[in-house]
Amino acid sequence: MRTHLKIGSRESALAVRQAQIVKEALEKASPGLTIEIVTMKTTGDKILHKSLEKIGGKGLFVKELDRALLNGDIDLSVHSLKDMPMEIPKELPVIAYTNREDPRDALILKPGIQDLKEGGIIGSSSRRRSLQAGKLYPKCSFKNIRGNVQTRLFKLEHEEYDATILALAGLKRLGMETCVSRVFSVDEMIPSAGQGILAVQGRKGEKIPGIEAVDCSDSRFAAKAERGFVRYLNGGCTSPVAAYAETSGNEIRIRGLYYHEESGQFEAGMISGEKHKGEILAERLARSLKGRF
Ligand SMILES: NCc1[nH]cc(CCC(=O)O)c1CC(=O)O
Repeated sequence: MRTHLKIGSRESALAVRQAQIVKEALEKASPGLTIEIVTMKTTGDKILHKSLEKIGGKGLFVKELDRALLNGDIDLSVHSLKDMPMEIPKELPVIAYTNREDPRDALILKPGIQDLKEGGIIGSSSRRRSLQAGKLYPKCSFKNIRGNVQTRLFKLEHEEYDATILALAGLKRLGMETCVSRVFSVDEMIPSAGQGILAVQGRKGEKIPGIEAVDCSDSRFAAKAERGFVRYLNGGCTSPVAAYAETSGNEIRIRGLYYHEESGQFEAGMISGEKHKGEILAERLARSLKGRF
């Protein structure tokens, strides 16, 4: 059995913190194992002036790490599940889905501002967020904001934004949740598929000591259902779909949002049933929401 492993991570503070969470859990579960974190700049992190949709989508955040994993430079990689593309290479399976951090989105106001006023500008590059927040703040407008969590908070303070929306999970992991003014319920703002879950990717057939301690079966059920919903709607890169699944005992409850490109409208809905049938249920929900147009 290996006694030293390398975990690959993107360079952002959040990515490194997430890799540390997995490192600590593995080292705790497997005494004698030492883990080193290796950071890498991905194409998605380098190109900040263009929208993700224009430069090729989520794959740009994992490509370099996938290559490092394939050629043995690293042994594992840790990603936010929501940033992972729909197609994951067969040789590099997700071997663990972590216990989910708070999946909700949160509003952060510009320092010094107490309230979002009429005409306020909300920084968000996610159409999933701007569509749903548009219903909550119909008198506000939305302006793109890109970059990692710290960059966005810097831009919020220094550029022409009154507020921004970020995942609570990331802020909590960074110990920054005190900047939050409002947490949206999962009904007000259905999260992005996978939000709050970390995916640990490894090489096919390779055993990682202690990995069972990192894996959470309810996160796995949720991941399958949420990604099943997105896959059915083919919303992988550019379409503002949202999906959130909650398990309780043997049940799963799935919320989903379907965006109709032609009309610019969206429909949200919910379905529940046995958690082993999550993917089928998710597909049924997707089909029924699509059928409303
Ligand atoms: N796209 C960046 C990203 N990817 C995952 C998270 C949050 C952490 C998570 O979902 O586990 C964030 C930041 C954000 O959306 O605010």
